[in-house]
Amino acid sequence: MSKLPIGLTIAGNDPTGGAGILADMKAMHSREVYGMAVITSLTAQNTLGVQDVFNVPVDFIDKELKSVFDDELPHALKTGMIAEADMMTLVAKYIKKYKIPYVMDPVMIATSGDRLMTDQSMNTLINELIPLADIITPNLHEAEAIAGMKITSEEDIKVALKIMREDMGASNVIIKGGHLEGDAIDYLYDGNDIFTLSANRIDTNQTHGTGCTFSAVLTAELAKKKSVMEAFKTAKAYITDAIQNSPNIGRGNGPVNHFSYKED
Ligand SMILES: Nc1ncnc2c1ncn2[C@@H]1O[C@H](COP(=O)(O)OP(=O)(O)OP(=O)(O)O)[C@@H](O)[C@H]1O
Ligand SMILES: Cc1ncc(CO)c(N)n1
Repeated sequence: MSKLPIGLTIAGNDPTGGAGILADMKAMHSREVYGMAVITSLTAQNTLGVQDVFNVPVDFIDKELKSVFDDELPHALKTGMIAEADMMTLVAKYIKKYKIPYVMDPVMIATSGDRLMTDQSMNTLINELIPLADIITPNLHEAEAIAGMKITSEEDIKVALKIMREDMGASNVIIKGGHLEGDAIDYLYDGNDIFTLSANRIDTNQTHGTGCTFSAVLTAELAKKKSVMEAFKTAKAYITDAIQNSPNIGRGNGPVNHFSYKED
């Protein structure tokens, strides 16, 4: 029996460590959660963009998942980049079987604008993964693609939140306002209320992997048995601090800082 909370990420690798499983590991480690990672795709990527993608064959992802689950059950898991529909179906099978708190980050496009999920996978993401999720964390563009509507106002955000919970079956939905104008406001809908957390927008391009980091902190907090609301507050405080103190690595959209966040 593990003496530490364990978080599992099922996601892609960014060799420069700003996004994907490496960002997830850094965030979980910093939140004092033991991290495990099942890799779905290798990307050749840096702060300037994605140069290439190699998808791990589905039968090998199956072996990775089996190795993890046959040995020790994680206390919470997240998914990030899952490029193709058959990978999603496989992952859904494990989540259904083991019923572990699940955070789904619907990664579709990198900060650089490069595509990380095929268009044909959208129906599978909606039908097979979203209904299993305790929290889904779309950014504005992902929320538009999933809910099938344009989002230009707070009213639109509220409609999209409700579509993703009431119609699609996610238990909690967080729409991240990182790509809106003005303050960085995130919206959580838990079926009863809509809660918002706001931070001053930091004027920077050092936002590579912010979404991965945010959902990894949520996962770490759920692994520690924190409530969704507590996890939301911690993830927001962590990412704001991590962007503010970004280490200025690389020549493009640089990564965030996983050393600087200290709890009050
Ligand atoms: N410039 C900023 N200043 C303050 N907070 C920000 C900024 N950009 C993003 N955030 C916050 O970072 C978190 C991640 O949001 P974002 O919308 O950037 O996710 P994402 O687009 O999925 O990330 P990624 O770039 O990894 O794909 C949210 O809490 C958001 O409000
Ligand atoms: C591997 C990977 N996952 C997620 C993202 C989204 O930031 C990215 N750029 N790369």
